[in-house]
Amino acid sequence: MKIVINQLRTFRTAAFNYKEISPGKLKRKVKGVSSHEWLARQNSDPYVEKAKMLNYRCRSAFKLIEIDDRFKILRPGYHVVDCGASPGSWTQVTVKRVNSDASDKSLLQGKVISVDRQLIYPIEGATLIGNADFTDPTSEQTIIKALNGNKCDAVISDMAPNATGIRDLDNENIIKLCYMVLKFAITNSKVGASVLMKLWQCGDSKKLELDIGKFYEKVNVVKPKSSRSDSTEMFLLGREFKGLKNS
Ligand SMILES: C[S@@+](CC[C@H](N)C(=O)[O-])C[C@H]1O[C@@H](n2cnc3c(N)ncnc32)[C@H](O)[C@@H]1O
Repeated sequence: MKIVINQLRTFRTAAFNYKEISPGKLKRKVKGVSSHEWLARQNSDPYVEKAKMLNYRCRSAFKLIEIDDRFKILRPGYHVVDCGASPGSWTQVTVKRVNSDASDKSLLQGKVISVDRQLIYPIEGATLIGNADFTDPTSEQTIIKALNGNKCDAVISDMAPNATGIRDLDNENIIKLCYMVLKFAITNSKVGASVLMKLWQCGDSKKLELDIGKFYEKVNVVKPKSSRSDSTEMFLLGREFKGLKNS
């Protein structure tokens, strides 16, 4: 128990000290991807086309679909918190998977609570908390209120801080977000639950993986096919939450 309290204390320090470091404070200029390159890549990307055809708000949907097809973290009846949900494709996928059949209310219905610091346009079947920064303690209270006394079966995060183009800085910012997600998940999940978070491969990703392993029986590093191969994006998935008493 003492170990758990110390671990939580560390998370709290990392989490509450969270401040995205502003690129404006740094003198170094960084070259980004040009809008031309971005457009060319979008136009030749089969997942962009497929997302349009299936009415997903963006191609990210396929990353969650691939991960869930493999690990089954979303099931009918589940309570799921989706962090960094805008524009909403993960929420669209999750709503479908936690509700056995939306037209038959007698069947198992889950609950999806989606948070983003941007606006999220309505998605039927989801509780949307837009214009809410996940790192703000009041957002956590709003999510807990929306959970209505229930604990989560899965906490999923595709959150990414605004990229500065300075790799070390971006990595530091996303790792801090991941620790906030982990802290939220371990304090608000049922035993047996999962946590999924996006990050960019960096020096600290191994430490985060080991920290997730202190609370979850199984940890996987996942790189879905739909995640661009030229990106360092990866996902850490913790399954079978041990519960705080057993960590
Ligand atoms: C890659 S997008 C998510 C895409 C989403 N999963 C989907 O499928 O539509 C990352 C999102 O994280 C959000 N985000 C980043 N930092 C955040 C924070 N501190 N609190 C809430 N949302 C945040 C951004 O506003 C952005 O909408």
